[in-house]
Amino acid sequence: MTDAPETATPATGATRSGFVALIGAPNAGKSTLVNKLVGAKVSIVTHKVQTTRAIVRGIATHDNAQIVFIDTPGIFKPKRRLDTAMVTTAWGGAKDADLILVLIDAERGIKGDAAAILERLKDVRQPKVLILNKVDRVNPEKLLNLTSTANEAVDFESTFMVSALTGSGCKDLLDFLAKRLPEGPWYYPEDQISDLPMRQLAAEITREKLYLRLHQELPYSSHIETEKWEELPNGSVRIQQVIYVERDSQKKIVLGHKGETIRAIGQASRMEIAGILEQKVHLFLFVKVRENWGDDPERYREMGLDFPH
Ligand SMILES: Nc1nc2c(ncn2[C@@H]2O[C@H](COP(=O)(O)OP(=O)(O)OP(=O)(O)O)[C@@H](O)[C@H]2O)c(=O)[nH]1
Repeated sequence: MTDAPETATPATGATRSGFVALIGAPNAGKSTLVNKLVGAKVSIVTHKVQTTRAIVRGIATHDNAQIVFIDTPGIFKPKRRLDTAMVTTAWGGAKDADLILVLIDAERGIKGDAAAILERLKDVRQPKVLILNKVDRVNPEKLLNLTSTANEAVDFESTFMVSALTGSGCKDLLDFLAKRLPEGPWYYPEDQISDLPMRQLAAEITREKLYLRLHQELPYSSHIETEKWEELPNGSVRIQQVIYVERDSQKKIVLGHKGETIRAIGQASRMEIAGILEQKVHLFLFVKVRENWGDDPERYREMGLDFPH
């Protein structure tokens, strides 16, 4: 399934390393793929689009290579200021990479945002690899058609067909990347899987639970910050987070009847954070109204985005 170029096998002991960016339309499966390749949950995944706001790195060590994944926000046509910041960040992430993986949702095919991405990639000079994802949902004939359409549009050096969900094709992709990256020292210690600070990852996890729970009711007008992180003498950790919403009506939705909704969100988030930390977690969630946070430069900095003027 691959047509990997000939790469010199490194001498015994030589290490390889590099940055690999994932670019794709919202919901193409970028976060799912990074998590699968890294073997742990480093980037939050939901069925809703535009889940990934800032760049999250996952680090995989495979053979003698360290592969640093740059997971970007989905690329789409920006409508609001936050959209513009996310899309700019995504393309910025691609420019810093040694190699770009272009993810296409094979079930959706090449249209809309995916077609626009291929068009824009023509001007990007980094080597590009096509990844057709969600092959568990598509017949082989459609995959071949997509492969040829995409390769006519952009000069891809290889094509992989994977299912980020089942893991099918992922080992081939890792093998390829491990050989493809340049020789060089590793960037991170061997056991590190992400450079996302734990406070931020914990906020992302709560955001995921909020989205999963509230579906359409609270589109993208919420933002979560971890305000306090206190290691307690008994080995547990006390975490305080604030969910910022734009309107009082949204605050009521997040709280739910007698606080039921926020309790459920808190419980799901606490369990997941505790699983990652392997530590007992006390999670305290607060909801605050902060009008127009979407226009506040400070919020963008916290999310690792540049503020678009
Ligand atoms: N059937 C199937 N579903 C998948 C596969 N990969 C991802 N998904 C699903 O597709 C949805 C979107 O996945 P994400 O990983 O959040 O997509 P993303 O590209 O990171 O999305 P954004 O953060 O919005 O840019 C989730 O419901 C995943 O479970 C796959 O290989 N097969």
